[in-house]
Amino acid sequence: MSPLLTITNLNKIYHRHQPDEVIALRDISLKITAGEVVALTGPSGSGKTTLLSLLGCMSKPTSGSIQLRGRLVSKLPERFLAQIRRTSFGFVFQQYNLLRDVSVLENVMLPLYPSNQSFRVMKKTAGAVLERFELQKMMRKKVKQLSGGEQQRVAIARALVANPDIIIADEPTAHLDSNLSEILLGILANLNTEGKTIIIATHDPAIYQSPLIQRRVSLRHGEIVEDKNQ
Ligand SMILES: Nc1ncnc2c1ncn2[C@@H]1O[C@H](COP(=O)(O)OP(=O)(O)OP(=O)(O)O)[C@@H](O)[C@H]1O
Repeated sequence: MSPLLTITNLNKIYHRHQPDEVIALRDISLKITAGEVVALTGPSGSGKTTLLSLLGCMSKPTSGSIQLRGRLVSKLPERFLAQIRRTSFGFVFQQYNLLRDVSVLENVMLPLYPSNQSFRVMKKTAGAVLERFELQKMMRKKVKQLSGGEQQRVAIARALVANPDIIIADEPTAHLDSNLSEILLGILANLNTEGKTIIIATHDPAIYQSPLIQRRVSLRHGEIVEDKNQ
């Protein structure tokens, strides 16, 4: 099967040629196939978030290439990248990145706005996703009124509302207790059964040792030190 995402000889340097230059990723090559569930692990500062942001077309490499479904995306201008992010990726961040003073429903509708659908259709789509995560009763509440676990579910609902093929999650269990982590793993497992590709950066053994994870890529100092199926 041809790879969904291919990165080749990727380097990422922050503050290049400045005294505080950081080489965050060194010569990374990786192929991810559609339907895979991959955990990116490694100590703090090893480059996990940087790699996720490159895989998710959120930033550009200093050198090297990124291909999505065979299309070279690493050199595309931002307006094309924004469209690719909207249509192909769902992002779940550690800090949720939700609008705290805005309702749950509006937060989840947000990724649909650029699609130019009518408000009624967007509301229906968002409502269906909220129902799936048992959040329909709180859809009028402001995000700041919810617990951490509820906010995490809203963040996942928002990541999925535009039906992306690829889910990118950065430390998704950082603020969850073990019970909620289990629920999250169940949600991710269901999504994978539907064919979604999932890439998760995590320190959490409950995630990277779970049967959901098919492959573990370990980073140290910006390099891949291990890449194994499990
Ligand atoms: N925007 C930035 N500007 C400068 N340096 C950065 C930036 N983002 C990350 N870095 C540096 O790049 C290196 C890799 O950081 P990254 O956040 O990718 O690691 P990580 O493995 O995700 O860490 P953590 O587990 O703590 O989130 C670190 O040395 C970090 O300080």
